[in-house]
Amino acid sequence: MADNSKQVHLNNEQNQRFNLITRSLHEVLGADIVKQKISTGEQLKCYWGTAPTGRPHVGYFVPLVKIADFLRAGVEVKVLMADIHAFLDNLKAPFELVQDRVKYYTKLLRSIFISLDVPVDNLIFVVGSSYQLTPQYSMDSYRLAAMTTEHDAKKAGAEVVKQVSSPLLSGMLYPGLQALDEEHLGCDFQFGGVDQRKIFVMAESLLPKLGYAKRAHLMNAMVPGLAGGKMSSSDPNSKIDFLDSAADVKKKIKLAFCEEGNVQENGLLAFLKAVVLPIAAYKQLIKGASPFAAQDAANDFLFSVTRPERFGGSLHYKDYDKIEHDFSTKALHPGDLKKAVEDAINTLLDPIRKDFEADEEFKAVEKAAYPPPIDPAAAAKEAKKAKNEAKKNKTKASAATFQQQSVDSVADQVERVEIPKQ
Ligand SMILES: N[C@@H](Cc1ccc(O)cc1)C(=O)O
Repeated sequence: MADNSKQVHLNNEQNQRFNLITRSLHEVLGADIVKQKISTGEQLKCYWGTAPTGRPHVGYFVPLVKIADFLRAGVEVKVLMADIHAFLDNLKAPFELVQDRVKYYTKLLRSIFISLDVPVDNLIFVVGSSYQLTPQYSMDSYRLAAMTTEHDAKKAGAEVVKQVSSPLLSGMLYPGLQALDEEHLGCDFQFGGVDQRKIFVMAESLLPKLGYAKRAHLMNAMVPGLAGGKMSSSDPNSKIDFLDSAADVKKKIKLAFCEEGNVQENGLLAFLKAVVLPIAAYKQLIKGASPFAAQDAANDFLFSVTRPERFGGSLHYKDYDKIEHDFSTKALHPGDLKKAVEDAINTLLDPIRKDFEADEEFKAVEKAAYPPPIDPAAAAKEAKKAKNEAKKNKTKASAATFQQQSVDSVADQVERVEIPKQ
């Protein structure tokens, strides 16, 4: 994309920092803003926001691995828990429930960062409502409302805000308020998925109109679901939850579309490329070995597919391209790929599951954030059981009361219960 700002020259070391910050991204808008900050040696600051609505799935690994790069490059990273945004997005959840989800997201994200060996002490967690209710923020939101047309607001939110037949005003405020967050969180760039692009573009034109600096925007690609094609929130089998058991993972991987030789529509390959290999490279860098490669090969390779000798023996990989190549030439069979990805996902999830199991607060927070859905049939069964239980207890209690009385009178009671009415 054309950038009109003047060229900034960086020395070697500064260039390396810039490359680490921007590598493996889908798109960068306003690269010169980042370069400028690097060249002056000032502290570079960014933020990544998430609206705590549905349960996070393993696709969240993508932005989190990138955040590891930012931290290594010495960028200050804020993680925004956008609670008010979660509420504004068609009331995906009532505000009280969103508060429980903020707690769950915070616990979970910390646990994931720790599992990735990303130093959590260098991250700043911010809850949106902690600053979005101040007079200054409120006045800014009125100012932006006075300079944003309905058309532009709808367009900006089209890929992020849930699209409904009677759009609410709240959903139209959402993109502008996300733009405002850049100013109020004091960042140099905002990081997010490429699905945020329209909001980012709006922010670039809106902030200068409000008298604030235009920020840069760094975007990661979206990962498709395991089912292949677009990630579908309505299909739970296309998504793996961070707390899914090994059996759940097995089931979902088994169901994943993975056609021999087809590398175009393959959620497993996409996941390897966007999540497993970057994490493998990061771990190899800081720990000296990849957790996804066979033990005797982990220092040199990032990923292994274990196969018996009679099927050609194990395969070891240093990069994604070779995996894709082997799959396309059918040297790597879907069954073997599935097993290797299943193992990799379990390796990724194990420390998080353990953390969850060992932490009572984490469990309570999860339950409050995602109470089990009320199934009318199950609820009726439950109520009937409770009623019977109460009846039994009542009979027991009555029996206890009557125990001083004659055996006859107790027998009477039982008889009355047992004889059906004509
Ligand atoms: N729009 C982001 C959440 C978000 C909200 C506010 C922000 O300032 C930043 C990000 C999402 O889709 O999850």
